[in-house]
Amino acid sequence: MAPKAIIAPSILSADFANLGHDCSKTISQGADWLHVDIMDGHFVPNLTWGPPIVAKIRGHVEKPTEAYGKGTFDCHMMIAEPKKWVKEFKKAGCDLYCFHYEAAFSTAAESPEAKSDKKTNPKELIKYIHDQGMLAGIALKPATSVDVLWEILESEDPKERPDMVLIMTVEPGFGGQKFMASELPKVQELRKRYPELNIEVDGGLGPSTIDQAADAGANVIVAGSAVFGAQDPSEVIALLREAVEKRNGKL
Ligand SMILES: O=C(CO)[C@@H](O)[C@H](O)COP(=O)(O)O
Repeated sequence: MAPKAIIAPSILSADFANLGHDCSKTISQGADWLHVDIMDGHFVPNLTWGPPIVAKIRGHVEKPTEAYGKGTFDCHMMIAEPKKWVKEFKKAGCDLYCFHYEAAFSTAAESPEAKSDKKTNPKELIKYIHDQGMLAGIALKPATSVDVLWEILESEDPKERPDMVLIMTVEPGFGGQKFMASELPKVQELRKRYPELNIEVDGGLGPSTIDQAADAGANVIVAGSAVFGAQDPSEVIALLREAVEKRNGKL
């Protein structure tokens, strides 16, 4: 069965002075999840926020009552040391911890319990995230081949398999960039092999690009400027959802 459409506005385009209000508003306008962009100024050349702000936003958005449910905080960790922050973000109210494949092999200092092994294996990190009670996602930058994922998705231990794959359709770091259609073959290949996998796309998504992404097989749609910059965000959210549902044959 094709996975359901999930619309996750990126709060990078929200009004930072009214973050709590903007986050609860976008959920009431029809969004399923909130895409929370965490940037450390090192893995990407931009800085956003850490656990205290995520915890504050959580106070404005009800926790989902089931896995993948409405109000899920989909934390996109654009950080060099993803393992180090797992517990902190769980405490702050994160539901889905999506780290970058490229960072999982970082040799930077890790959390105390991981100090002995210099490199974090993505499969171990996924298991660690699951053990902390969150869903786990793995993200790929445009330069990374989708082929690195097969071994991870085929892991014998289900706890080592991701709940979602994020294919970046821009270079991570900033909102408002041009959609890279060149990334869609990765989505097509993933969808062909894994009909039920949650496949997220992020960057440059909006009314003019959604059909291509939905046709390729993406079902989790991140959109920042297209949603928060719209005159009627609920209309854009509905349009994004409709494109995915059409592809799923539900319309
Ligand atoms: O992760 C990122 C950028 O690194 C994204 O989540 C962007 O924030 C999406 O913004 P738009 O391209 O939709 O404006």
